[in-house]
Amino acid sequence: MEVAQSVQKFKTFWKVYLWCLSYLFPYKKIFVLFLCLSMFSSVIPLIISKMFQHFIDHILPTKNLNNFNLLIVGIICIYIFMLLANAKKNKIGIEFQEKASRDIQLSVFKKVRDLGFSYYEQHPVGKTISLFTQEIPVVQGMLRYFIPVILESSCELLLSFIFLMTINYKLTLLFIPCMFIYYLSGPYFERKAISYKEQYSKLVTEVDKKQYDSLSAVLELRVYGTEKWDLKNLINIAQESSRIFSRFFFFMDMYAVMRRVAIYIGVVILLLVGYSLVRAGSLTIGEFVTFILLFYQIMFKLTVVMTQINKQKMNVVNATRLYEFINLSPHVKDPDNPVKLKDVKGKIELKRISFGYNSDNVVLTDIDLVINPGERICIVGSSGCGKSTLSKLLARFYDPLDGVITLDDTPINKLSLKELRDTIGYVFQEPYLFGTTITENIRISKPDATIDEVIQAAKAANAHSFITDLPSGYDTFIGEKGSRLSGGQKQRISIARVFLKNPQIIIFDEATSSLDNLTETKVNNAINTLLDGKTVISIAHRLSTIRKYNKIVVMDKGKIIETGTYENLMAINGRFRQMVDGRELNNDEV
Ligand SMILES: Nc1ncnc2c1ncn2[C@@H]1O[C@H](COP(=O)(O)OP(=O)(O)OP(=O)(O)O)[C@@H](O)[C@H]1O
Repeated sequence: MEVAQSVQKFKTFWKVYLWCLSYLFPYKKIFVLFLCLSMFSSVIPLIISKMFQHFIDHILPTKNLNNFNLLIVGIICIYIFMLLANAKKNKIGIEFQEKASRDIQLSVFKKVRDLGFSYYEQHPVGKTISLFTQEIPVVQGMLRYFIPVILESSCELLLSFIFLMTINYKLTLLFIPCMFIYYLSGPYFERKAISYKEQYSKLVTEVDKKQYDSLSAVLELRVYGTEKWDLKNLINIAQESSRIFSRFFFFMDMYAVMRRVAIYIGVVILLLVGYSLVRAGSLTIGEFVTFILLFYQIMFKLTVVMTQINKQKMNVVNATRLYEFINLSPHVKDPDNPVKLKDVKGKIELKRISFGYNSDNVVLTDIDLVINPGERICIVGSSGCGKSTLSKLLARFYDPLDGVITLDDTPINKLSLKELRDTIGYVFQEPYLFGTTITENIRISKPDATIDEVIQAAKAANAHSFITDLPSGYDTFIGEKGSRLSGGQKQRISIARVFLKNPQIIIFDEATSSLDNLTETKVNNAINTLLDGKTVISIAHRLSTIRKYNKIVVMDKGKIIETGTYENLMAINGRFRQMVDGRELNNDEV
């Protein structure tokens, strides 16, 4: 069982690691150039140490000035070459590292958008934000620092070992016991550090999520006087996360200590063995000095590579989460060969639709409904009966479990999502407003709209007068999520958006619920006159102006139980009549 788990972990590691490397692939040419320059820079210290060896073994004993001068000129030229090569290497290194880390950020951002509505409804926002604050910087760090350092240092090590083997292979083999000492306890500390790092990452995500929730619910917490309780919860998670971080740091530190111990022991052994080889005449003094110089350098590089590899393993923990996120497939997908509709008329048909957010909780059952082009229908029913869910299926925020929805007799899953959503305008009960100006907020439905078009749309939504009363009119900044506006004002901005977009089908999901009766009547009149010829689907809690709809659909427990005009439904004396008679809704609102 443990072996199978280890194999699985190993496979996951490489899968994720190669995925990270794939971000360097578009820049492979400069990456190869970078590696070549790294190799070049790595050879130079070896040449220099060979010169030192020559200096000690041949120039010092003979005191030959010409040879000495030649050596100095040679060293200066080599250093100049090294400086130039390093400058070029650093320049191109930055180029591909920055481009690759920008690419990863963009691909995560694109994924967040592709996943769509169902993802946002099922996952806490704090968790998604944590991808940007935690996981992306780690993977960017891998691309910017770890991967180039490991590759560069590995090249350098390989060349150094070959070089040392040519001087004295016995002394070179001394590196093996030194590394053995390092690895004797290293893996233990490493495993511990990785496990604490995993726990720490999860806790940081929790803290992010909690902070987001606390900020979003600041009003509710104040109203219920539970701010202290909320703060205590946050502090508890934050304290636990810093405790885990200290543990992680301790084990990382122990790991570094073992590295130093291995180097110190190595130096002592090198002196003992090297001295006996010099005495036996199988090693010159110059070679011995070269060895000592390179020993520090190589041991340092070797342990750097190993530490970086271990850090990479820890980083792959974060990268795995990003990898899993990037590989999530959206529940609602674009068709491979979308059908293009000519002149959308706006006929919608639902045939035997069933749907549930999860398989054991069916929200809609056997829904059959035809909405003709230009028809205005109103969906009513008790809270939680599935009205909004039904409207979400029309714009393919979700796909039904069973049945077909057609637009102008074409199944909507055969249309591109863009075309479908260009055809349907949606006004939500709680619209999202951006923390920018009124104009920009209205314009999001048609970014190239002129200011005149924006004003016309605002007038139609009965928003113009309150907008012009604001200090900077249409240029007024409305605060985070439109916090400086009332619920009704926000709804009117949202309605203005849909007027501006002017789609063939419009869905109002309790879009006028925050308006007072007078404003609601005005907005509904605008809907009636401006949306002439458009298909309108309205979900209503209050039954004001309901008589104006061509068809009323009454829902109960996920089913359509009555359909007809206001007069028909009143005449059949069924559920709708009960609602109108005030047993469920206020009669005077009709
Ligand atoms: N994202 C979701 N995930 C899981 N269940 C959901 C989700 N959204 C709604 N539901 C459930 O589906 C059922 C129908 O919800 P829906 O919002 O469609 O009702 P509604 O008729 O529009 O209610 P209301 O009039 O109160 O807005 C409810 O039981 C609700 O809890």
